[in-house]
Amino acid sequence: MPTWRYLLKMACYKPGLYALHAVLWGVFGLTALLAGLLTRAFFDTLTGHAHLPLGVTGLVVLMVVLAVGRVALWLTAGFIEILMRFTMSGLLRRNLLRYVLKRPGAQALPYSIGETISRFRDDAHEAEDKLDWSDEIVGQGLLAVGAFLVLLSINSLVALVTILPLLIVTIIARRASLTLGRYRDASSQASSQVTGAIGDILTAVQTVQAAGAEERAVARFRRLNEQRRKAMLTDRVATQALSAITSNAVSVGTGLIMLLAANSLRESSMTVGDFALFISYLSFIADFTSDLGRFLADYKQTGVAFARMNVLLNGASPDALVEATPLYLRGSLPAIASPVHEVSDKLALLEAKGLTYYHQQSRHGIAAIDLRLRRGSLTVVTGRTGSGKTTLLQTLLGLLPREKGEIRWNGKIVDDAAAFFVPPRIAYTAQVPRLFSETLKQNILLGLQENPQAVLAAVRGAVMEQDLQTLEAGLDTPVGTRGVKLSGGQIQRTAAARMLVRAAELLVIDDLSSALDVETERTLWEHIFAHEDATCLVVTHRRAALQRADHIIVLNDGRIDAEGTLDELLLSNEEMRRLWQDDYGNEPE
Ligand SMILES: Nc1ncnc2c1ncn2[C@@H]1O[C@H](COP(=O)(O)OP(=O)(O)OP(=O)(O)O)[C@@H](O)[C@H]1O
Repeated sequence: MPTWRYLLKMACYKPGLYALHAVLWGVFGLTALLAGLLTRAFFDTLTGHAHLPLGVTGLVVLMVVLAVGRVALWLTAGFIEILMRFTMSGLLRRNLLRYVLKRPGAQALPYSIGETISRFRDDAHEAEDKLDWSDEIVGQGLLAVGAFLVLLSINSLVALVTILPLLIVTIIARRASLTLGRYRDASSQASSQVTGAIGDILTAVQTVQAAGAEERAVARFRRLNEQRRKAMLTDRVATQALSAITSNAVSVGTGLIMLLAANSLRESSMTVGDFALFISYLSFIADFTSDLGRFLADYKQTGVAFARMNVLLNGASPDALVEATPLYLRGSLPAIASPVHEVSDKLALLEAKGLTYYHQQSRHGIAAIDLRLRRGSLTVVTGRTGSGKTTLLQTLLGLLPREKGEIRWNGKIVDDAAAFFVPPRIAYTAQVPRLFSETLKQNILLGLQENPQAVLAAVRGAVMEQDLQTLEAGLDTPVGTRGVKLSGGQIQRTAAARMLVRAAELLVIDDLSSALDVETERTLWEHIFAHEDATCLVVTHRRAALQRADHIIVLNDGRIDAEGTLDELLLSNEEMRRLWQDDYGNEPE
């Protein structure tokens, strides 16, 4: 989609605001032209070339009134401009966030976290900037043409000769715009790499320390900073050089006016007022030409910014970026509806046939997996590391986009698994749970309406009661960034409580065992299966769960190697026997 269409669609989001912005700045420009005419009248009255009824005093009063009016107009237009800028970049950022949240959750973002933030911040700002300029440049252009026509009517020769340097500069600026765009692109890339590196280093301080890689991390950071310094310097020098050429063109123009006007002044074909008007309008026209040059140079860059933001839309049409969406900038936000249990949500049977997904980078994954989960059953998925257990859960839940396969909930086909498999139908605990830097309770509720009894029941279910006593403020203890104040086991049990509080029809659990001791995990399973209706799909290698399982699926290299009960599999399947003996042999039965 061409850049102008993005800008047009942004303007159409709030056409009234955009039009008001255009009118206010247009009128502001017009007052600059009026000021020029008043200056001309002032000097002509002083030199006796004009005889206005207002007189010099009247003109001075008028100029003061105009100046005050301009200040008021500038403040009003500035306020509207800020409002419009926030609204327009807010629209882009909201749509970006919507699509980032819509993408299959287990698929990595196309940029690092730091770079993604830079797309949200810098690219949305770039687009906002260009929209702000788009109407101003048109208004400025119309007024500049008007100003030029006035100058032509006074003295066409002087007008044409003085405008010449500006035209030459405009052509140079147009030519330079491609090169400037390249420099700007390089400096923006270099900045986002630095932001990305800061994000990476800050989120992996422990890893960097443990690997003794501080020096190398700092050296890489220095290298990226040096690249950024060079790119920024080139960009700034080129931009400033162009701006110097443009502003000097005004001085050259003024010099030409002085040379040419001297004769006309002597011959009285030009008045001192005309001369003052020429000087005033010339800078007005020059401002327009230099702004136009910058606008054209930046326009290319804005296209690059839109293209980069598009990458975050995960294949959605480019229109999605500028789609009209409510922003709620004023007043309270709409209430978030709590999930409601519908009769159709009640699980009787969940079936999946032929589930297939291969990770893009490695081409590893799962193929042709069939599942049947009945109400009240425990299904365990097991297999050696890398056999595809996590990929299977994520593909079923729509966190990865399945390439083939069909899913049915109570016989009805599920098209959009990601939208369908949410509470109260399912609740999921990932292998590596994520906590936010909020209190323990907020991490468990994650936006759900508070129900103290349900929270306590979930905490008990997740075997966390004892832990609460050791935390300084119990459930109200802030857990720190990503839960750093909790142990690995506490983080996993918090995630389990988060799942349990949602009272979902189906619990999907990916390997809770890595940070839980055998006894704690055994108690956790007992709590979960105390509800006879509990339906669970669990990835685990723990005997406590395998022995309770109604059905076990053994995965090998992304395919089902065998399935059945533990006894059947121990008799018939070599892989199960190997896993049971080799991997689980150290645990108490
Ligand atoms: N994001 C990814 N990109 C590319 N390949 C991946 C990705 N995630 C997993 N894989 C590959 O897909 C295969 C299955 O991985 P998966 O995480 O599903 O295995 P798993 O059985 O859950 O392993 P574990 O028991 O170690 O958790 C592995 O070969 C793995 O290397």
